[in-house]
Amino acid sequence: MAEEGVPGRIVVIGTGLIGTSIALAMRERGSEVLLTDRDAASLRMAVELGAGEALPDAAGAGPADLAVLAVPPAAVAVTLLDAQKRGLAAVYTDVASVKAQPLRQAAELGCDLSSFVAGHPLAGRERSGPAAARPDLFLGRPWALCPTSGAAPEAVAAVTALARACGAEPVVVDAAEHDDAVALVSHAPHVVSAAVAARLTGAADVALGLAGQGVRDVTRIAASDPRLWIGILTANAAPVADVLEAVATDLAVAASLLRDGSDEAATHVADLLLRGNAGRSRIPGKHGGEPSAYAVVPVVIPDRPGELAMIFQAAGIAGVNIEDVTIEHSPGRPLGVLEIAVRPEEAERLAAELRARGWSVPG
Ligand SMILES: NC(=O)C1=CN([C@@H]2O[C@H](COP(=O)(O)OP(=O)(O)OC[C@H]3O[C@@H](n4cnc5c(N)ncnc54)[C@H](O)[C@@H]3O)[C@@H](O)[C@H]2O)C=CC1
Ligand SMILES: O=C(O)C(=O)Cc1ccc(O)cc1
Repeated sequence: MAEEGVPGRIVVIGTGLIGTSIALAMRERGSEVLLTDRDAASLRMAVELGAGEALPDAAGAGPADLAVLAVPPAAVAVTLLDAQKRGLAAVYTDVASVKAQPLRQAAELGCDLSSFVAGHPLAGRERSGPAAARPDLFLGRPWALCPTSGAAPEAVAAVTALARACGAEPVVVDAAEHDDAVALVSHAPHVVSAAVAARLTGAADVALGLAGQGVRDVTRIAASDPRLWIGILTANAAPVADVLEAVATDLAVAASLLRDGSDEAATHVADLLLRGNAGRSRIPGKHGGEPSAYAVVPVVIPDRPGELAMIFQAAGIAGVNIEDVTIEHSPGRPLGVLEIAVRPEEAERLAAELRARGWSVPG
C-alpha cells in the first residue's frame, strides 16, 4: 500500500535514468509501478532492478492515478497524446529538461491539457539508461512544475505529491521562465563543458597525466549522452544561444587581454575572475538554502580496502557531521587526498582526531 498522499498506482513511460529513478523512489513509498519503454532491453533491465512490472497490453485494472512521461523532449507531446488516447491514467506529467516547446506541441496535437502538468526534476547524472538509476536521485532537489492555466487543481496536486514522494521540493514556475532559467544554469553550462572537454581530444599524454580535479569538475557533464542533449539544446535553442553568446564575449575579451600582456590588461582579466567568484557564491547550498561556507579538511589516504570507512568512523567518534566529500586521486600513485567538507567550527576537532589516529592531515 502506498503511503498517505502518495499516488497508489503510477505508469512510467520511458525506463531510462529518470523514469527508472522515479519508479524506484515510488516503489520505496509503496506505490504500484507499471513500466513501459519502446526499447525492450531498457524495460527488461528496469523490471530486473525492481522498479516495477511491465505494463500489460490490455487495459487491466483501469487508469492509473498518474502517468510519468520520462522520454526525450521531442517525444513528450506524441507520447502524451498516445497515453491519453489509451486512457492510461487520470493525470499525466513529464520530466523533460525543456518545457515551452513540448507544451506548445501538446496543444497543437490536441492533447487534454487539463490533466497534464509539465514537470522537470532538477536532478540527474551524466549517465543514461536504467542501470544508472537511483531511488535517492531527487532527494532535496528542486522539481519544477509548469501547470498551464487550464490545468485541473487535482492534477497539480497529484504531480506535486509525486515530486514530494520522490523527496524533491516542488517549485511552480512559468514554462518560458523555466526555460530561460535552465538555459543559464544547466543547458549553456553543458555546452561550455563539452567545448572544454573537446579541447582534450588532441591532448598529449603528458597533459592528460597532469589533469587535476578542476578539469574533471568542469568536464563531468561532458560525458553525457549527445543524442539526449542535442534534443534538449535544440528544443531550448534561443535562450541557450543568448547565454552562450554572453559567455563567448567574456572568453574572447579575456583571450585578447591575455595576448595584450600589460598589467592593465591583467587587471581586467582579474575582473572576470572576481565576477566568477561572485556568481559561484550565489549557487545555493546542498539543500537549496543559502550558499554554504564549509571548511575543507584534507586527508592523505593510502589506496587500500577499508580506509574510507575508518575515516568516516573517526569523524563519527569525534562527533563531526560530514557535509560532503571529494577524492582527489594521484595519477599512478597508490594514494589520494580525501577532502572532507565540515562546518568551520568542527574542522580543527576532526583534523586533530584524524592526526591522533595516524592519518596525515596537511595544514
Ligand atoms: N539525464 C538527466 O540528467 C536528466 C534528464 N531529464 C529529462 O528526462 C527525460 C529522460 O532522460 P533520461 O532518463 O536521462 O534519458 P534515457 O536515455 O536514460 O532514457 C530515455 C528512455 O526513453 C525511452 N524512449 C524514448 N522515446 C520513447 C518513446 N517514444 N516511448 C517510450 N520510450 C521512449 C528510451 O528508450 C529510453 O529508455 C528527458 O526528457 C530529459 O530531458 C530531466 C532531468 C535530468
Ligand atoms: O549531472 C548533473 O549534475 C546535472 O545537472 C544533470 C541534469 C541534466 C539535465 C537536467 O535537465 C537536469 C539535471
